[in-house]
Amino acid sequence: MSVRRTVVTRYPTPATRGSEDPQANPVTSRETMQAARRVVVKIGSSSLTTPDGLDVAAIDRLVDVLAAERQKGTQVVLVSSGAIAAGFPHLGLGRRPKDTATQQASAAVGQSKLMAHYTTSFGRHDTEVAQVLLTAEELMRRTQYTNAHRALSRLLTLDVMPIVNENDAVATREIRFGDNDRLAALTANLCKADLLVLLSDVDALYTGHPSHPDARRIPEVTSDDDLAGVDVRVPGSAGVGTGGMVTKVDAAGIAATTGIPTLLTSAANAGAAFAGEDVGTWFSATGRRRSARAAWLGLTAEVRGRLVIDDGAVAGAIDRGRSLLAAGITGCTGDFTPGDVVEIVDAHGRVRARGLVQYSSSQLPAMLGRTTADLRQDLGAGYDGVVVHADDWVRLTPPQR
Ligand SMILES: Nc1ncnc2c1ncn2[C@@H]1O[C@H](COP(=O)(O)OP(=O)(O)O)[C@@H](O)[C@H]1O
Ligand SMILES: N[C@@H](CCC(=O)OP(=O)(O)O)C(=O)O
Repeated sequence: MSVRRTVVTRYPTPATRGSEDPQANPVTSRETMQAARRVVVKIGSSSLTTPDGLDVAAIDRLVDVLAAERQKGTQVVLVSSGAIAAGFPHLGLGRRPKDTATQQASAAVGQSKLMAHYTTSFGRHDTEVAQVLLTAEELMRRTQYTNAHRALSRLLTLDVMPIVNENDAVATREIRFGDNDRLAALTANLCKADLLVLLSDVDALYTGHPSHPDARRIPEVTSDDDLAGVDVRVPGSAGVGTGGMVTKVDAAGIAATTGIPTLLTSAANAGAAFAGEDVGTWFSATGRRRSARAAWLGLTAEVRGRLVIDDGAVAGAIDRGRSLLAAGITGCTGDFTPGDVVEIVDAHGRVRARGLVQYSSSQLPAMLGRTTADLRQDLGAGYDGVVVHADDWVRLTPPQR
């Protein structure tokens, strides 16, 4: 089976942050790479560890590359995996644990070893590091999302090197990133990065598993068509990463639709990539850049319910960026209160938007399909008919099932 992943891009790469129309200012991918002023770099477990624990030489090489970028004035946020892989050998375990409790214990041991070495290694470049541990659950809440955004921004202005990982010791099985690729894409949004760099043990995305003799490097992904027939199913052989290529392609898709290009390559190629050489796979940005609020709404917020809308509401509200009125809503499910995030679904079951609802799940059913004039009789003359205000929803492109 081949896969078509979620990267949807029809355009060349937008030049820099703030480019509204991706076609307005096309530049080559390598120029974008060098022009980026704020970069999120993610490195996977397989590139940081050996079966015995931390690979300190590999970490030092990465740190040297990132320090050189910082020296040029680029702000860098590192998303580093490796806590579990660095920890389990010290617990006398021969392989990566599968149960949650032992993973948590391994991560708790490994995370401190990881940070200890990053501190030493960046210290060679007189650079302060900061540990930022995030959970998916926290990023789903507006307040915590804003706090994380503020903390990362402040660290960057203080010239500190933030090193982000999932808070594996407390993350619950049900709600977690698991792999760090998605966390990296969300972090890129969180700190408004110009570029996401995913470093792995493989130098690029290939048409099939790299060990396959027919597999060819894919230098650039500019549209969904470039991913047709690409096989990403086989996991890495190191046995310590969790996501494999599937989560990297998905993460690049998240970044692309929120206006952030991604370069995927190996840790060994990191220096060459930053030097603008033609290495790895470049995923062009597609969608427009979003505010942190819109990114939160569209990507991470906890969804508490669903509103089903008719074709008229799709044309009148979603397509034209207007408020969603009760008259266009045909159904609702979930348990929500005013201010919660709901999905806005069309008659074909496609999620078209996410927004903040103004009524609770107990109030809304009685309002469905009713005109504003009709509802004013029940709710008073001040009632404006708005269920989701135009400023409070974000379109999902492409629509999701
Ligand atoms: N189409 C593909 N192109 C490149 N690598 C692939 C592909 N399909 C599967 N892989 C595997 O994905 C691995 C990278 O994923 P993973 O081990 O999770 O890395 P990391 O620990 O860096 O996140 C590669 O080592 C490779 O074996
Ligand atoms: N947060 C986890 C990351 C898990 C993991 O293996 O991620 P990755 O190597 O990026 O596929 C850790 O630090 O061990």
